Amino acid sequence: MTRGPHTPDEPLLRMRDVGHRYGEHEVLRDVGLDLRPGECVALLGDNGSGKSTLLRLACGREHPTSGQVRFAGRAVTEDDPSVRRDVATVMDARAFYPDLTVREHLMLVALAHGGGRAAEADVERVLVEHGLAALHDRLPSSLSSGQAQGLLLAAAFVRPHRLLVLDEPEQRLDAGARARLTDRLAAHTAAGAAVLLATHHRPLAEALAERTVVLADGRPVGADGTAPGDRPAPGDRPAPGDRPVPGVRPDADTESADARGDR
Ligand SMILES: Nc1ncnc2c1ncn2[C@@H]1O[C@H](COP(=O)(O)OP(=O)(O)OP(=O)(O)O)[C@@H](O)[C@H]1O
Repeated sequence: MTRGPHTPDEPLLRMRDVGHRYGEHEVLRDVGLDLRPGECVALLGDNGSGKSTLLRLACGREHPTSGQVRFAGRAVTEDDPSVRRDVATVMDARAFYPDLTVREHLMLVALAHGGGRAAEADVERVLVEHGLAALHDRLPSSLSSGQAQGLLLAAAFVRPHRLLVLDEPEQRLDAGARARLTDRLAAHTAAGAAVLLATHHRPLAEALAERTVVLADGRPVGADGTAPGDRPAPGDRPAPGDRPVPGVRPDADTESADARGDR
């Protein structure tokens, strides 16, 4: 197991020569990806091209059969505490407690991730930001699929994080909810969070991502530098952390992983 200090020179997330197989089926090959605080990288590609697998490797849900994944200066390993502490995810699982309301779900997540006394205010904020205020006392069984997706997204935003990993976050959202999500993600990267997302919605990638990586049969093809559109040049964007946003952990680049320990 490789562990080392997270130097400012090393990206928050670093994937090198990553490959993955399910049995004989090679689903990822030769993937390299760097992600720094305040950056957004979007994965595009056809069904089955390997996007979700790459996201699972990035957040330690699975481990590559070759190559290396590092987060905050240390190799991502089984149940890595830094990954669990600092990476918020919205992936495929849709599990809710049937007897907890929307607000109670968000309080549970905020408190479990150390939200403390700020938890209540944080929950009120994400309820509004994710269009859930009017649904705060509803049970999951009464939510539409888009509203349930909104709750999963709100739960990722309400907990402290340095990296957001989102698998097709736009799914089931209407145009208004997609616009709110785009705004929230832009605010989060401006506040210093990193975002890695897989999407079939190219406008979302173009609105947010510094870089897009296109996967085809598990290989990066045609990865480009900058997403098209009217996005400001990097020099014109606020430096990460210039705009504090509740929930975004300040970048801890200057604090070594060893110094932080496993808290
Ligand atoms: N647990 C698994 N066991 C075996 N094969 C798997 C497993 N998970 C994914 N695969 C296979 O790996 C390949 C990549 O799947 P993955 O879900 O990463 O693609 P994707 O790009 O996210 O697709 P989509 O756009 O449909 O979500 C597919 O061929 C899929 O069938």
